[in-house]
Amino acid sequence: MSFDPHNPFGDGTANPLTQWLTSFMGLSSIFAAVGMLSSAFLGSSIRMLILGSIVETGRRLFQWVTARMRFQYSITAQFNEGDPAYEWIVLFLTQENVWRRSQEFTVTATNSRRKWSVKTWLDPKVEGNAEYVPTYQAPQLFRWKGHWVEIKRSKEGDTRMNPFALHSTVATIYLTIYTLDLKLLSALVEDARARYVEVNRPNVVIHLADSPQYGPALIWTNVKHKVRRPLSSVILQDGVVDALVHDAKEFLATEDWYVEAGIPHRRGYLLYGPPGTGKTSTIYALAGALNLEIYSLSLASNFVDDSFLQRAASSIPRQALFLIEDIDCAFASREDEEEEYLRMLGAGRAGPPDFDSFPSKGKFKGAGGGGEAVRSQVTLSGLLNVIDGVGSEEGKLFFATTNYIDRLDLALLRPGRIDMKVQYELSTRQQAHDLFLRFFPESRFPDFAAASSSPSSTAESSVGKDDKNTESVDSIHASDALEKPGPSQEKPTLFELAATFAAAIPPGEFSTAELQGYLQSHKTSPVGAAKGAAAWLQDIRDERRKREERELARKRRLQVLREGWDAAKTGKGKEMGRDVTAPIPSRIAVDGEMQTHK
Ligand SMILES: Nc1ncnc2c1ncn2[C@@H]1O[C@H](COP(=O)(O)OP(=O)(O)OP(=O)(O)O)[C@@H](O)[C@H]1O
Repeated sequence: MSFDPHNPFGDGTANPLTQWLTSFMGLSSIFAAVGMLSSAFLGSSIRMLILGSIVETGRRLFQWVTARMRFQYSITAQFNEGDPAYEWIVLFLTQENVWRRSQEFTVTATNSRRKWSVKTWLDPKVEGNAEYVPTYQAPQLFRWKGHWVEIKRSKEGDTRMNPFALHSTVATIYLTIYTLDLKLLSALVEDARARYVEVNRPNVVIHLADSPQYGPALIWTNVKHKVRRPLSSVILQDGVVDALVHDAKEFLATEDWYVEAGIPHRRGYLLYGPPGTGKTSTIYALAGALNLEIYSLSLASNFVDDSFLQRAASSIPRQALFLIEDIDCAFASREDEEEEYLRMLGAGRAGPPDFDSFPSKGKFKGAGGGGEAVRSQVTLSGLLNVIDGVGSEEGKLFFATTNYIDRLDLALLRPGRIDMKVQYELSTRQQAHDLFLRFFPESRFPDFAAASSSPSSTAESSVGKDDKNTESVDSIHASDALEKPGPSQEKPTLFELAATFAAAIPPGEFSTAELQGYLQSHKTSPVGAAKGAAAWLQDIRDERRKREERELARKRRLQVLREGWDAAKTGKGKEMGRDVTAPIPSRIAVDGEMQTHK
């Protein structure tokens, strides 16, 4: 008989003790197994832990060593957006194709000439309509002249400079060269600058301060590239452009003389005259000829105040051209002051005026509706400080333009601030003639065979020179040129057509821009342009007469308003200081229309 230890009673049923023992022994074996397992797991965990610690320590050690190495064997430079050097380095990196492995892009359709977008289209001859600008956040490594260079770009909210402008951003490029030789950094920067100059050789670079940015590096962020315009394309009276170029060149070449004489190396030019006569065009062409970049701002912008102007001027690099357009905005005329105050009255935003105590400048800026005289927040002393300060850095040409020289304070016009004044006038016949020939060159219109004489000699012979009021066109009359063919040709020559056109344009009545606008509308037909000039002239005169009538009516209404308030001031008026005997306009609209209430 065998003894079954699990069934000592032999009845085939396990007693509770046995069951308990059995289950206890089962559990304990499970525990034992688990224990064995867990001790194995613990052991391997500890091993893993130790291994991990060693790896982590090694990693940190490696980082520490590389950081020390990097610190000791590398040079890092920072380039901030808004600084000219930032543009150089951007172009350099694009040419080096550093960002080719980028995987994140900002796609933009703005016509930025900043060529650091990546070519994503297959056909290299096809220019895409959008720019694919990598976000550039990941560091990129590349070789330059046998050295490793690392580049990283950040773009963060620039709360350092302006805690209130949450959306203001400034991009920074960090460039690290793995070398001990500091000269390599300057060599790289010079390389970048030389490439920038080369790429922009056909262009004039214009930096605009046209948004209310904060911080010195953020002012000139809008950069435009205009195709360089030859000086000869600006048609002025003889000698004007040459005199300007000569003066500016001499100034730039004589820095030593200025230093020795203790005179600030600066030169100020004022170009003044009616709109559309070529002031800005002259400056752009001049900057191109002298290889200078333009830094241009308008005092009319509502965010330009003394402090902005100061920061803008002081962040212009040396050897640059600083341009202030419409400088008269800082000098409001008394007429404008009165007019604007009257607008405020019309809108019910002011009490009775005291015309005798008008402030000297733009106190009422922005108070009226749209269309009020543009007035600057810049003060005269702020402006003079900046112009004087321009001389504290070498080689700056300062240019200002205005349509109203009489509004400018004499303090601004004194030599030392404005050294050369150039007057622009409405087009002479000679200018009209030359403009015509520029629009219709022989190369584009070979059918109109040219006369053998040179353009200038022909122009001079057919149109009286310099005497804009007595110019005669004896040699050719409009109908002559158009109806009688030339001696040996079927068609009139371009010079004959130019003379016909010039003969139809009364001197001193149209700006060159107006003539250009007219010629553009006939750009494929020199005969049409010459023929249609007289009719166009009549249309423009009619239009101007109507405009003058509207302006006169507007001035009359303002005069009535003023007289009403004057009467109220001297005690004739009744309640609320208003002279109720005269109708007082409640609102004067921009176009001169007004509603009155009685
Ligand atoms: N003398 C000129 N020669 C050639 N083009 C001219 C001349 N004057 C004006 N233009 C043309 O007219 C347009 C406006 O010219 P520009 O801006 O230089 O005039 P402006 O005198 O500066 O005017 P504003 O006083 O309104 O600023 C340009 O397209 C320019 O090419």
